[in-house]
Amino acid sequence: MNALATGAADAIEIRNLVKRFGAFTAVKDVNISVPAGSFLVLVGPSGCGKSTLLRMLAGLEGPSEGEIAFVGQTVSSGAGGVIADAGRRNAGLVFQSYALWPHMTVAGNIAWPLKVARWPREKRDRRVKEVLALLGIGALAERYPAEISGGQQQRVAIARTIAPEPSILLFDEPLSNLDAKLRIEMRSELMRIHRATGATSVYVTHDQVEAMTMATHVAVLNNGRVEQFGKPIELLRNPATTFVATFLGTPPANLLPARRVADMFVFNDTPLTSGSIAPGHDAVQLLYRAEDVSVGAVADKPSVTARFAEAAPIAGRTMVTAMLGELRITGMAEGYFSAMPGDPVTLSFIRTPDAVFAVSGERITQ
Ligand SMILES: Nc1ncnc2c1ncn2[C@@H]1O[C@H](COP(=O)(O)OP(=O)(O)OP(=O)(O)O)[C@@H](O)[C@H]1O
Repeated sequence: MNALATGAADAIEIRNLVKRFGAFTAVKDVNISVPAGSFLVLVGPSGCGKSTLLRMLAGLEGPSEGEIAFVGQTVSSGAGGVIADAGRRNAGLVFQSYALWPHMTVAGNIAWPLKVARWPREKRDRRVKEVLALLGIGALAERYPAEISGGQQQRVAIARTIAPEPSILLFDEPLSNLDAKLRIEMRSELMRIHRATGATSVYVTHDQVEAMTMATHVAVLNNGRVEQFGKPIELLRNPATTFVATFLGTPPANLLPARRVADMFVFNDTPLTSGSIAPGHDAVQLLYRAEDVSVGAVADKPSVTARFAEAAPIAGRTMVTAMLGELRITGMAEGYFSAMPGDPVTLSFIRTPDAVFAVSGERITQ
């Protein structure tokens, strides 16, 4: 249900947000609203403005234009600057570096923000025990940061952030210092913590897998702009631009440039699909997912011959990548498949692509 339907304000509303650093605009007219309890992931390549946006949500940076409201209260605006500062917006921030106090025990680190907020001792002790248990680090309570591992330090940092019960949690690539196995474990942990606390969360990452597994809402950022905002499955099924189509999903979708010849769209001299799919366009980009491209000739399906590059077995099938000039095309082979680099590979396509985009990158088909 949206805010209008319930009459309640969204937990986070970002309106026409702009951030300039001198002549450079890092965040360009961003509009996002999410209801309470959402897990919003901001995802995009390095330098797209994710951290700048998160820092504005945290109150560490003021916007140049636009507004941020938490539950209907404006906390920052271009006109007013940072109206509620970082300490007064009921938001907790978790960074990639843990920044624990080295001279305090784990329990002492977690208790610290509660002390600052003048929680009475008994209530404080109870809450520290609670979050130690929630993060599964009760046994480490009396250790010092130097005596625990990186993964454990990150848990302590998260425990310290959630201890004061913020209604909004902000995460800036919190798992990027952990090894691959620990990252996957911590992903599930963070989702469990999100459910347990109910805090509206905003999570910055450049890792699209992290985005797709954790998010209730995703904003894909590119060059300071939101390319697309929505539920992960909507973005995956109906990407609005070629950027979103190729940024999300594993493996990335194939985009084939095609031009109109008579009543067909032709790719690399192969007529792939009917020209009626994009009336009025002479050149398009056709999106085929890896599962829509079969390795080997298939009766009645158009095909091209490419050069084998690599193969990866996945769940009893093989994901095969081949090169056609500079273009990488990924398809699926039944069972196990291998070849020598450069060997010819036939790739067959379904008759109707998953989506059609203009040369500019905007989606044409619905
Ligand atoms: N204080 C600043 N002064 C000038 N430019 C800045 C400042 N902070 C960020 N930028 C620029 O704004 C752009 C966005 O930076 P930001 O850190 O938000 O990107 P990001 O998407 O978080 O990247 P990464 O994933 O690499 O951390 C970059 O081009 C960066 O150089």
